[in-house]
Amino acid sequence: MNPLVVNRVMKQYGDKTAVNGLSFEVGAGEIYGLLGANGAGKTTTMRMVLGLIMPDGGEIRYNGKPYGEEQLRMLGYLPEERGMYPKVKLSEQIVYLAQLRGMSRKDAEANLRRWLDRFQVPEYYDKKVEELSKGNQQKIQFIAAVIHRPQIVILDEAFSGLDPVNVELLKTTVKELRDEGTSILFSTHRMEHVEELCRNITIMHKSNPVLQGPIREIKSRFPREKVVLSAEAPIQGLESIPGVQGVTRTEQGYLLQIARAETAQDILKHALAQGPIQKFELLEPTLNEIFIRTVGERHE
Ligand SMILES: Nc1ncnc2c1ncn2[C@@H]1O[C@H](COP(=O)(O)OP(=O)(O)OP(=O)(O)O)[C@@H](O)[C@H]1O
Repeated sequence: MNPLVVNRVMKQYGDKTAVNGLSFEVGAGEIYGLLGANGAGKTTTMRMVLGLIMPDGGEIRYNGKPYGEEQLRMLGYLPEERGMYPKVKLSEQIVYLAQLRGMSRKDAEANLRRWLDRFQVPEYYDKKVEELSKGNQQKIQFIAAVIHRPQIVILDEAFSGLDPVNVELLKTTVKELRDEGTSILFSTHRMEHVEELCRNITIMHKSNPVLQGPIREIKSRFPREKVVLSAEAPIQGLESIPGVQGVTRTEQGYLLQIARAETAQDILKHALAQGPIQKFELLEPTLNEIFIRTVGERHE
């Protein structure tokens, strides 16, 4: 049984449907991507999983049980809108939050010190939140989400506002939580992070789940329409190969847009007839392209 099971949940606000029959499961040691354009219903879904709002239909199960006090303790949340008290010492806030989720004061303090060491900012323990930069406040809020060792963690735009070094640091931390068996529900508009971190995803659009499954399998459903080609000498006449829709010169060689995968073989033959090839690859679509295509088509 998976730690988090969302089964056909619905949520209405008046006559507006925010989430319409969404189902997915997050396994132990899995990072699950919840994606969608603005207003698709992601935040509403996360709020239902957190027990902040109740679904109007369907159910959510935590280790097979419905939401209750025990489940509150199992959950950790990094909201997109950060909300810590600027004038209060961050250790006071975080230790308090950890206690609300069932941790003893002593354990919470020790855990917080460990996390601050881990993030190489032990001196923050006694600082007020307003004394930290925005990015560092974000790291602290991340600690607040995981300090009580929740089994299910919900991360909403976890890396926004962070510099590249801190993005790597938090990414590594998220992967470690996964490897320790945490179930992570991960929502973002940054598709490259999803490609790197998530095995399974749901793309929502206007309250409906429109694409679901393992990223590998989703990608295989979309045609490969790009060829990367490089050779020692310039290749003539690529534009005139039937099926080639566009040719772009890049630093490394050529990027060709094709309509059908078979055209790739014709490109290869054409190029080889002119000399040795250094690189030839039929690219699979990126998740970004899949997202734009899926959501974009439905917009129209
Ligand atoms: N409290 C509310 N009252 C009325 N409508 C709401 C409420 N919360 C959300 N909605 C509506 O429900 C729909 C889904 O909103 P939601 O915030 O879940 O989307 P989202 O996918 O998180 O979007 P974003 O990427 O912009 O954060 C939207 O049409 C939104 O206007």
